[in-house]
Amino acid sequence: MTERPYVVDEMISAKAIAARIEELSREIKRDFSQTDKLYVVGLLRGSFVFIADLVRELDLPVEVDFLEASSYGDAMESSREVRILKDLRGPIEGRDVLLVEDIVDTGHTLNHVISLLQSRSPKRLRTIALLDKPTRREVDVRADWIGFEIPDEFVVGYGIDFAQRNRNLAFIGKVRFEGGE
Ligand SMILES: O=P(O)(O)OC[C@H]1O[C@H](OP(=O)(O)OP(=O)(O)O)[C@H](O)[C@@H]1O
Ligand code: HPA
Ligand SMILES: [Mg+2]
Repeated sequence: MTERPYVVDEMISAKAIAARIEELSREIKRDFSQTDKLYVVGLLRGSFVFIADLVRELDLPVEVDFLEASSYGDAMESSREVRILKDLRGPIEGRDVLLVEDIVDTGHTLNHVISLLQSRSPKRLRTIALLDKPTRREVDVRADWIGFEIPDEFVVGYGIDFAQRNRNLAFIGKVRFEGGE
């Protein structure tokens, strides 16, 4: 594949992300204050940075597990086919579960994973997404907690990739092709 050159323009700073995670963590702690243990599920790969920062702000007993789903591959468009590449290690029946997602775009990934987890009868399933692009939605799904609503821009950084690159940026940026679209 020939790569078109692009630049990344900062959209949300590392500082703004950290401040928002502190706020969201306070709400989550309040909501799950009665839990004996919160089973925190990160959706790989995109959520690996977000979940790492989030769990360190959640001063609750937590267990961390991961599920890997993929629908974009190296493209900028969803294939609309969500593949589960790695399942959870443990059962979630009767447990308090928090699903952690990096971004909700068309909604296919979150919708698919919520159905999968609900079919396993958790006591309570809540979802958090750092970013939400509501104008792109193709299926009716919404996370219980959202960090930032963003416009229809392809974003990278803070765990999120374009063709597997830029996951290691500390901020969220938008992709801009040099010489225009
Ligand atoms: O709402 P949607 O249109 O389904 O898009 C959101 C999903 O797409 C990305 O995952 P991707 O398939 O790129 O896998 P990755 O997390 O490994 O990058 C992102 O991390 C979300 O999981
Ligand atoms: O804006 C995005 N960037 C990277 N991956 C994505 N997957 C869905 N939306 C996006
Ligand atoms: Mg991706």
